Amino acid sequence: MTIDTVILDIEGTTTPLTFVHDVLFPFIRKDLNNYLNSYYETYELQNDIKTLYNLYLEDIRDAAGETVIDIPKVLNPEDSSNTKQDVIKSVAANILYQMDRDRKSTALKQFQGHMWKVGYDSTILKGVVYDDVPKSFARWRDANVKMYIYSSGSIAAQKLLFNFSTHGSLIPFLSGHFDTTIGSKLESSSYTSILNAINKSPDSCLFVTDSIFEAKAAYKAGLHVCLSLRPGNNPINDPDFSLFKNVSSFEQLFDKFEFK
Ligand SMILES: CSCCC(=O)C(=O)COP(=O)(O)O
Ligand SMILES: [Mg+2]
Repeated sequence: MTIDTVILDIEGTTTPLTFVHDVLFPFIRKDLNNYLNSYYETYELQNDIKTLYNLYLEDIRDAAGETVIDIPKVLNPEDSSNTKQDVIKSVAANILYQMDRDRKSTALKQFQGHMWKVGYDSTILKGVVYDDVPKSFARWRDANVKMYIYSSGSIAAQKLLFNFSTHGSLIPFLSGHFDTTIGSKLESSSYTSILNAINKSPDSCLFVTDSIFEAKAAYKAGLHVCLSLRPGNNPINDPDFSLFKNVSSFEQLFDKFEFK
């Protein structure tokens, strides 16, 4: 069956790993304390802190019984005995702990997206996409192929990256965005939920990702899958590597798959 829908990962697929690890993540680390202090009273940050606090409670519940629980404690922002500075200190330590492990928790990703907004709004940040991305978006649009994003980055963060991209706003090309609120990218049920949300059958959809684990999950859900082997991506050493087609540029997708 021909493909009429593409679902794209961001990091390592539309966007270099270096942009995420050398620009976006350092932006958070550098300005974290300042941001937490400046925006502490906002509804958005209070909500992010509550979400991080709830994740911390889940983490310690899941870790119960293990000898070492080294996850930095997030103080309850709703407990009036915790001062603003104590809560901020605890939140900063927890965020850095998660970032050190490149954890893809929804709570962390939601927070990062809100903080990056400040960087994009002030034009310090510009979303980097590979040169072949806007060209391929235009080809797919002209062929009536729908494009969606599925990334661990929050939907807000995805929209910022594509709206303020180095190639101008790419948002008009995109029919929708999915993040981990629909489920982990490692679970095949998440891909089924996306297909249900966009009312598509798996055999008409192509998922492109740099992660062999995500590739396997999407494949299990019945989607066509292609591995993105961008220069600088982490090497894939997995016995199932040969199950999948691979590309180093989106332009190669047009030779390897049949779009409608
Ligand atoms: C706008 S996404 C920023 C990058 C990020 O935080 C991330 O986790 C990307 O993960 P992906 O699923 O796109 O590989
Ligand atoms: Mg990726």
